[in-house]
Amino acid sequence: MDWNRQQHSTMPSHRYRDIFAKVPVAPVDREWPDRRITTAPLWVPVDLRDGNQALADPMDPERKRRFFELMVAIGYKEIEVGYPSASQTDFDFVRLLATGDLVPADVTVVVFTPARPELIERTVESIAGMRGQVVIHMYAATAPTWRDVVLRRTKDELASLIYAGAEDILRLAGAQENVRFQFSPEVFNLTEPDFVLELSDQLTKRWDATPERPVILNLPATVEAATPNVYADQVEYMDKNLPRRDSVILSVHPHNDRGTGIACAELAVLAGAQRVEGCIFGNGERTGNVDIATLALNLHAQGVDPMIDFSDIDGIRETVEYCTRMPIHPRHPYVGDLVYTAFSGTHQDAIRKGFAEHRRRSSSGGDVAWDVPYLAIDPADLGRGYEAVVRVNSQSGKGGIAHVLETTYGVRLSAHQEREFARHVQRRTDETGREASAVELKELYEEVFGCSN
Ligand SMILES: CC(=O)SCCNC(=O)CCNC(=O)[C@H](O)C(C)(C)COP(=O)(O)OP(=O)(O)OC[C@H]1O[C@@H](n2cnc3c(N)ncnc32)[C@H](O)[C@@H]1OP(=O)(O)O
Ligand SMILES: CC(C)C(=O)C(=O)O
Repeated sequence: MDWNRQQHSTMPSHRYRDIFAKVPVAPVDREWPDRRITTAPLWVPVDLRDGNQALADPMDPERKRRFFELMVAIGYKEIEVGYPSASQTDFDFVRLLATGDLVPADVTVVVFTPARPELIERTVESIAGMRGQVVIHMYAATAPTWRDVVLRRTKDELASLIYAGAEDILRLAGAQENVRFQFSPEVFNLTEPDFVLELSDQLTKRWDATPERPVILNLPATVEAATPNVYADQVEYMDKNLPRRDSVILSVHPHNDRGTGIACAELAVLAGAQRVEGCIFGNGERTGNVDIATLALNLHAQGVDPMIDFSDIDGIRETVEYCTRMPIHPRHPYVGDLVYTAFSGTHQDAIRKGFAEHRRRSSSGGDVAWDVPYLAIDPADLGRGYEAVVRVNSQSGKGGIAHVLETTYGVRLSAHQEREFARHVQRRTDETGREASAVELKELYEEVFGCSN
């Protein structure tokens, strides 16, 4: 039988080419597939710059400050604070950080600039008087389409523009011992790898990179363009071939156009990235920057210290939603309203039994390993309660219904009652087509069994 009779769809897919037709992907004797992540990379939130530039209403000074204070409070040690030459608001915010006492001594601030002399000058002006560590982050698009169409420069002309920018930065800020330098070849993932190596070689030479004063080379997947294994190969190629490798901090900056930003970042870390830029909960241009809260909590869920304190995830979420004026999706990993909730009967049954087993193992004291079915982590780690773990509708079963009555009201049903009551709940939720709240379950219980506990 010809089960797949459709020969082609009507989608105009022939207009697109895969990454291998666009840019050489250098062969690498890849080691990343066999590695494991055992420590957190340096997380660098770019919410106040890349996240901010993607908002319809950019953050006002009060929102920027609140977001910055949140990031400091939960443990970020390097924070991109803005694009000071973009707007007076951005400039003033950096001045506030430079002149006030909002930046703890162990926190580095990053300021972002294109390779344009007047904008570099304004950027350096913004950091005057900054006492702590500062990174001046210069970027220029290096991928062929951007070179040809946007910047209209040959490779050599573009390289000259970048070196001129690097020299401007060095001249204006190089003498300040607290200042380090960063370069991003924008759309790294679509740039010829050897061009990136050449730029990095020249920049680390000009900026006099040393292990004590390393240069950050940041490799953006500005627009995701391939499966994450390709990005990992591209990063590993850089890791293995960069000149002055011990004087370079290899950083990545994935976006999420294909929905694989998280995978790109994780594989990039396996491939040698030491630093990851992204936004908390994944705000950012188009489909967003990579979500560095999910990345950190993925490590937590594997037993690796994420180095960021998410123990009040709903407080963090409230601030992020306030500052970005954007809601978080109910299915968003770790933080969404529904991500620790089961409506379906067999999942509820498994969770109920898993909780009972967890209680049994915990009764002898101490921390026991978390192994509750369907719950990747203990919601209590993030400050969540257990009330929402089981919710009841027509997809639910006796185990879940009994769990809600027991945990909310201390009502324990016999095995026979569980079966009988589930039939009533099923009928009711089928009739209404809605979820039954704990209160409604209790009322129905009293109706059915004619008693109140
Ligand atoms: C991938 C990223 O996230 S990159 C960051 C993007 N973020 C932003 O753009 C937010 C802030 N930007 C701004 O406020 C403005 O764009 C400014 C102030 C920086 C510049 O504004 P304008 O001077 O009006 O220029 P405009 O925004 O049109 O930029 C285009 C010009 O910059 C040039 N350019 C773009 N990127 C770079 C770069 N990295 N280095 C040097 N020049 C650049 C373009 O070639 C173009 O030059 P042309 O006019 O000679 O063709
Ligand atoms: C220039 C870099 C850091 C960037 O924001 C991007 O490429 O998305």
